[in-house]
Amino acid sequence: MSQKIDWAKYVQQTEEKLSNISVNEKESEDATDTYSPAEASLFAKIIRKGLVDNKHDIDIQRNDPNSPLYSVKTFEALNLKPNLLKGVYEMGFNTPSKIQEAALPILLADPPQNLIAQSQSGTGKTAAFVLAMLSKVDTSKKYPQVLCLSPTYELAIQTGEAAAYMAKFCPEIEMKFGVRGEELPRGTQLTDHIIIGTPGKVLDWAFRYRVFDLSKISVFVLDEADVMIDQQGHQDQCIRIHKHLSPTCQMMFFSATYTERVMSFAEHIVKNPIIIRLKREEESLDNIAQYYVRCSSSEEKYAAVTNIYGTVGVGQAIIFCQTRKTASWLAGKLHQDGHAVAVLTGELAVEQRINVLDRFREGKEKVLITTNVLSRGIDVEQVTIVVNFDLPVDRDGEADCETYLHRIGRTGRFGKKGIAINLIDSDNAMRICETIEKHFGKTIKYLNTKDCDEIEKIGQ
Ligand SMILES: Nc1ncnc2c1ncn2[C@@H]1O[C@H](COP(=O)(O)OP(=O)(O)OP(=O)(O)O)[C@@H](O)[C@H]1O
Repeated sequence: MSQKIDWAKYVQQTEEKLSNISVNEKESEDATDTYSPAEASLFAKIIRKGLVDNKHDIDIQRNDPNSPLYSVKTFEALNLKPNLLKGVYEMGFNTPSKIQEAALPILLADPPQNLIAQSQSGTGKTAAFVLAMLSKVDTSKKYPQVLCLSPTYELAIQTGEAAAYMAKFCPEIEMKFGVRGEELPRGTQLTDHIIIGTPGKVLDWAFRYRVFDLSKISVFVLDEADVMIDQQGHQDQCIRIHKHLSPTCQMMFFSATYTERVMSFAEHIVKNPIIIRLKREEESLDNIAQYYVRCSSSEEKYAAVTNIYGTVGVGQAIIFCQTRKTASWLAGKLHQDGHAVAVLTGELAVEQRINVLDRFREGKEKVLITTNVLSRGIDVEQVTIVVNFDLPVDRDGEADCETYLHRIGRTGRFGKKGIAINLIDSDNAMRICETIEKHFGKTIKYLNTKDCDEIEKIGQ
């Protein structure tokens, strides 16, 4: 039986805690690295050329009414501004996905409706809220009206780039990145309509530099909303921002995952929300085949990675490590063995981080090794395999099912086929794997990476 929580007390306690927090605190984009004990997890994405071109599969999924990509309506039916519609088509989007079709009429409704939405990884949530953000701007007013928060620097940049692309034919809409490195002189008053950023920088701008007025924000978007309001995530900062918003501000919360506790907290802080929610068994996508591999040591895990890499004919790979140390170790070894690898962890300077990601997107590096800092939201279309070098665990060392889902969701984007491989090096890791399997009700099959034929089969 679930325990009843006194949310009013909970919020009050959070607010009391907030009075002791300095806005000068460490930037939040590092939080995934800093807060999560599962920082030490490995996320490997290995790209196999043969699996990349899967438009056909997308069409099949779209014809299936049970697919989250299924859509019957058109973007025209959403009554978007003509120049925005042009931008949508320019992005190559012909029909809205299921979440776009369901969320956009709610988000664009007059009077504004608050929304808490859940939809699987890679199903087009970003375009849904970005379109709503762009539609809601009143360009005759020269101040920030829309605020969109992301948990990491990379994700804020990715969302901003998607917004800029979509607003290609709306030059009157001005946007500003509120992320580390974007310095503003004291006394600046922002005239941009939209701020897309991370909570730490936005707090700094709102309270320390006062470059914009939070009470004038009329649309507030939380991407990866669950981690943003979870105690182990960015809750302190987000609640502080949320507290200063006008009561009439429209709230848009999006994520692929919400635990029960986080969902009831979201319902508590969002007034009269419309909720779009998935059943547990719908959370993980069927287009991502999941496997586990038994290994007895790090060295054996490394051998498994190279066997997969060699056999599946990998074009590119990203590897997610539990710790920065493991990431460096793995990168060094792969590098020694002649693989083109890149590493992205929270300790890099932000310009380096974005540079690494850009190079990977362009296919300049074969392997990208990272920590949980890249587990959410990052959209690299070509990724077809995710390898969890270690399974994600929470602070208590128990299975972190949400992080698992986000990690494997870096593959199988928008209906493409994907493969997730979990490297298991202990009985405890096996237990965690079984917990994850049970949680989502999806089989994680055994894979023998010493058997080349077997590995070859998974890529077919
Ligand atoms: N209607 C559409 N038609 C075609 N492609 C689309 C459409 N909507 C989104 N996409 C593409 O699908 C991909 C995944 O979308 P997006 O990144 O928004 O997923 P998401 O649901 O936010 O995933 P995550 O939970 O991982 O953040 C992107 O490359 C995006 O350009």
